[in-house]
Amino acid sequence: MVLGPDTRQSITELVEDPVERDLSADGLHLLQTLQTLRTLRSVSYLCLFRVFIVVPVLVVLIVLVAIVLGVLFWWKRRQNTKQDDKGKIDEEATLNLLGKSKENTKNGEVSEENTAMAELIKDYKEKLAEMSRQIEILKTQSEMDNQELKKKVLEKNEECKRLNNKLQEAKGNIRVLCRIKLCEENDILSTTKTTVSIKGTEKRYTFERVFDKESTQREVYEDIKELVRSFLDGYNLCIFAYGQTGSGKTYTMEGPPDNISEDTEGIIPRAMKQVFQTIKELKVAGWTYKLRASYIELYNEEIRDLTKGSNVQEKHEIKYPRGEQGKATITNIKEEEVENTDDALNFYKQASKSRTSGKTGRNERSSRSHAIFRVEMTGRVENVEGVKNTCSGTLTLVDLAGSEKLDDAASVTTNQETKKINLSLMELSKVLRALRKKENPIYRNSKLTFLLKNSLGGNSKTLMIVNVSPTEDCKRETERTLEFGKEVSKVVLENVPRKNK
Ligand SMILES: Nc1ncnc2c1ncn2[C@@H]1O[C@H](COP(=O)(O)OP(=O)(O)OP(=O)(O)O)[C@@H](O)[C@H]1O
Repeated sequence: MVLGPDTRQSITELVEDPVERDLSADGLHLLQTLQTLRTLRSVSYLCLFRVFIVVPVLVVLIVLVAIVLGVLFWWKRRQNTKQDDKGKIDEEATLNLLGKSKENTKNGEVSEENTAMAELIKDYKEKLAEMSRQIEILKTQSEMDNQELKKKVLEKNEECKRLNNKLQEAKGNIRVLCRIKLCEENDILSTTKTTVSIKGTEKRYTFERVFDKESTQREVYEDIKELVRSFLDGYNLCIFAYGQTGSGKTYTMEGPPDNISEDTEGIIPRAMKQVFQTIKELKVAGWTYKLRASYIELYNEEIRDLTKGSNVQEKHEIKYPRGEQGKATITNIKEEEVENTDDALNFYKQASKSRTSGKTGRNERSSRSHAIFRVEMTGRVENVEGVKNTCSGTLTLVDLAGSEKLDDAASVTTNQETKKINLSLMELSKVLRALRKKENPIYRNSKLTFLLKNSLGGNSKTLMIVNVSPTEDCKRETERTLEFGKEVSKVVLENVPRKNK
């Protein structure tokens, strides 16, 4: 009960005896004190509630909001940095392609050639996006509009082809990229987007693009997908992986030995997906393509058809229709028509099994053989006015043998077999050196160079990925591989690649 001052006064006035009055006044005073204490207690409960419950909850909420905002800010910055990096990589790659270093461009000014290349890339990408948009429209349009749209898509496609091929020609017909293997051990290499240096030495190697050890399969493929597109435009393409045993050639070309996923698959599955996706798109515009695949192995200077298993002993010869001109054919080779990505990859996987069934084990065997996966293409189209057009091309994807014994010691070894195995790589380097010096290379000295003749010179576009390992124990081979890559990247052919008719 709460007693007001008036109530207290009226109560004391009612008591007549002074002693009792004093006592009741004291009692009332005590009651008042009790009341004050009660009020204080509830106030302190309220304060405690605020200090121990409300304040911590508020603090936690503020911290959570700050974390969320921080994460959002970091993610946004990361996206921006990625875009900036991509821009920088493109710029650096462009400069490298043009044989220039950043330092050479005065005060950071971009030369006219660089601007032209950047515009070419931009133009091509815009046209490609426009073509894809029209294909999407075409897929949903009624028959009435089809002819008109089909014509537009065909025109855009021709424009894209022209621009893409101009772009690829500007990049050069022999391009070299470098990839560092993912390793946790001691790292002897330091890299930028376009250079590799060996730590503790002055040695620095420049390539069109360097993929550091953190690089993903997707990133590597992004850099070559436009080149793959020109295969359907009627060009011969050859992509090969070079490097010592265990440096990641098979990983780059095919993917890891087990559990290949969309993220880890290498160049071969990605190229097949891209080729058949593009075929599907161009079908809407009237193009039809026929593709035939083959898969062989060059082991000990002998050709083996991987589709026939490792026990079949058949003789295979490389033939050229007109002297040494035209498309190389191999006798007794099974070529299978492939109609979609699954067909092509099943064919590839099935044949790969023969490669891995060697009695010496996969690495030992694969390090001593070159695996060559070839896809031959013929395409035809009839435009709305009934005008026909055809094209043909070859896509050659090569996982080369390990390069670690490519030296003089190998040529004097008593092991005849090893000598033969290394011969092809030696000849490959000779051919590339001759091309660099603008001399006439001799292709016939090894089956590898003879078979790849059309992909190394003249009417072709070649991309080599030099694979290196960053560990101390591989230093010597890594250095040699980088030297080899440097030599090759200097190869400039006078012949501009021509489209096959
Ligand atoms: N970038 C990478 N990321 C993850 N694993 C890798 C990478 N590069 C190589 N590896 C792994 O390292 C091992 C050796 O690589 P790989 O078989 O590709 O070498 P190689 O150069 O083809 O050797 P060989 O000449 O003997 O065939 C494999 O287990 C492969 O999965």
